[in-house]
Amino acid sequence: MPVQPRRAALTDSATETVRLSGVSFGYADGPDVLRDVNLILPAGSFHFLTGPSGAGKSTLLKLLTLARRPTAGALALFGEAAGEAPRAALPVFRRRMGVVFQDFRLLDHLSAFDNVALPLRLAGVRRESWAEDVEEMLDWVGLGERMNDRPPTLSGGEKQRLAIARAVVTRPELILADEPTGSVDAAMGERLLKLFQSLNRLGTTVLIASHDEALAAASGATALRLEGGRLLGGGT
Ligand SMILES: Nc1ncnc2c1ncn2[C@@H]1O[C@H](COP(=O)(O)OP(=O)(O)OP(=O)(O)O)[C@@H](O)[C@H]1O
Repeated sequence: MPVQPRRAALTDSATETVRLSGVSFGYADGPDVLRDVNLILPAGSFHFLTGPSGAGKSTLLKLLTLARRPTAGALALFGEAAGEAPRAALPVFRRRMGVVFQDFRLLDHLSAFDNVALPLRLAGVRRESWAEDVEEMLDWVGLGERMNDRPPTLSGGEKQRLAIARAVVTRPELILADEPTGSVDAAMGERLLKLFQSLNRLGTTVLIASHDEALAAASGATALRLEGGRLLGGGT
């Protein structure tokens, strides 16, 4: 397992990584797709977010990545108000999270290695201190032999694994993953779950949105369920 703690993931000021209080959200002039959601993710917790297609799982993750803002209610991240934070403050929150997007969002002109290295480069970390980590992370997701290849030459499942390696390589305090095993087979899904579990054991808060009820059950994580924009079970 290549993941070692880079720094303590928990701070005294943030025993709750996520707190949503009465959060609702609707796109443009449409109806609310999230309704009065109350949710606390304690620091170091591991949750699966399940629910039928269209229930609002991706939308909830978009609020947590600050890509969208609640239309009602309050959102706090790492113990700080985030829902109405000025645009200039958003990178500070985002640097503390690793996000696996449903559509991967890889950079096609960069190699697999450089895609994974990008968040470390952007954080200004010297290459000597991370080059080996990047290789180990690529090995862990089964892409050690593909590190010089670019995303357009990878299969859907390989792209997904690359997106996961990029999201976790900085050992963020919070991992948000949208269907991170949707394009891989069951054995790889279990391997990726182990990676998230290992990071969680080191203190990282993990939230995985997934249709895969079997994987959610096998994970031993707390299950949250969204239906029609309402959170059932596990919320507060
Ligand atoms: N950009 C958008 N503009 C308008 N409506 C949207 C937009 N994105 C999602 N929706 C709507 O919001 C609702 C929730 O969608 P969301 O993608 O959050 O569901 P989901 O639970 O993630 O679904 P899936 O499991 O299929 O990915 C759906 O009714 C969807 O049509």
